[in-house]
Amino acid sequence: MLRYLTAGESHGRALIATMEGMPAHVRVGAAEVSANLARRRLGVGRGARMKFEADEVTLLAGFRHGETLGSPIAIMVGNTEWPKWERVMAPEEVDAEELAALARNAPLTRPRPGHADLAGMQKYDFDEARPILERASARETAARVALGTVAQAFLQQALGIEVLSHVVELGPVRATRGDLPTLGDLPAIDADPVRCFDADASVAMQAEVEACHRDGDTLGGVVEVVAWGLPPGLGSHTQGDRRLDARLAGALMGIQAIKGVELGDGFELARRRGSAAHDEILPGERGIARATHHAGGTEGGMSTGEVLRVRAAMKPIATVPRALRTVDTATGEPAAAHHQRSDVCAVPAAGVVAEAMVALVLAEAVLEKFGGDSVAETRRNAESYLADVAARGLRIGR
Ligand SMILES: Cc1cc2nc3c(=O)[nH]c(=O)nc-3n(C[C@H](O)[C@H](O)[C@H](O)COP(=O)(O)O)c2cc1C
Ligand SMILES: C=C(O[C@@H]1CC(C(=O)O)=C[C@@H](OP(=O)(O)O)[C@H]1O)C(=O)O
Repeated sequence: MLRYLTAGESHGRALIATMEGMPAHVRVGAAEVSANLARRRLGVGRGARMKFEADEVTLLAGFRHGETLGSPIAIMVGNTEWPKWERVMAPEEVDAEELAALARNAPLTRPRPGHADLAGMQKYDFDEARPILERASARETAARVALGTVAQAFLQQALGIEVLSHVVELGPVRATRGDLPTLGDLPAIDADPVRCFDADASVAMQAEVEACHRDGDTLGGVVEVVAWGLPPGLGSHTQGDRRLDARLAGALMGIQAIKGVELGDGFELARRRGSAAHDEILPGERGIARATHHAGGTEGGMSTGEVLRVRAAMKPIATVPRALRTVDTATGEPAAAHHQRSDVCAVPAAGVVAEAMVALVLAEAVLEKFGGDSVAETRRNAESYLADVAARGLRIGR
């Protein structure tokens, strides 16, 4: 069983990510984790914080000589801005007078519509939003991307599975390019200012971010995660919570600001007739093939062996510079929601986080199906299963 947790506040000393159940001999190190974290900072529309702050990666446990040990993993992502926040976020008690004199510690009593501020103050018995937003913040996704890097390395080394993401919609602009990107396209996607695979759409998306910035507004969008090389049979039809599609949806919905998830053609399938919605099964030259790819790589809650395609919709950033109406909870009077510098659009970054979440779900499903305490054992078990599927005349192949 693969289990993981994160801890840490947005302006705290560090984020911590722990994971248990990752097999031994996954070749991955701090350099790969740092490189993936750098990808999470990409994209136009990110706030100033992404430029002046750095993610300091320390592999605390579970690694030796560039490989995982099979023991619990602990990764620390240090916050280089900590010295500025040391008093505001100090774990120990701080003198009330000192705190009151700190501008950074001004009570946040004008909760932002669309953020966790108000519901969190109600639920956790706080009179201001700082203790809530510190953990609600998507800074936490750095810890998940750190773990996702290990999961991605495992999937690639054990089964040759490759997981990548790109932005397919940003505000009203849609990418129309029909072909799916492969891992070879990832450098170009990451080099694009909005992480879009469609060059024409990218130009329009960038213009939309700039216009939004000028207008003091924020933007959302849709990211797509693509996974190549899945074997058939990950997940199961036998219980709702074992379905791979349900687990992917839950993991993606667990990302801050994600409000919709669709597998394959998703909502569009509901508007079609069955004859135009399903992927007909045909004899291919090397095995069983599909005429189309509407399902997105799962049927009956199991991977089909076709490419996995899952989309996540991100709402616009809640901290709108042209501040939205709220109530000052200290006075009960109408007010403008509090605003500090913030992202205008974080859809390109959300794609990198979505990639990590999909990799974690797939790694868990692979270990459930094939087991293995080492990468080689997982690989052997998967190869034996695939050989058996082929021997029964059920191999996937075009
Ligand atoms: C990568 C990423 C960056 C984000 N940056 C911001 C931001 O700068 N300002 C903001 O208000 N919300 C930002 N969000 C969204 C909030 O974290 C999110 O809306 C908030 O936690 C409330 O959760 P909910 O939107 O799921 O209800 C970001 C989300 C992601 C995934
Ligand atoms: C720090 C990150 O994103 C933050 C996510 C976030 C939010 O509300 O989600 C708000 C902003 O931070 P602040 O709390 O300083 O306004 C973003 O910069 C990060 O992604 O590393």
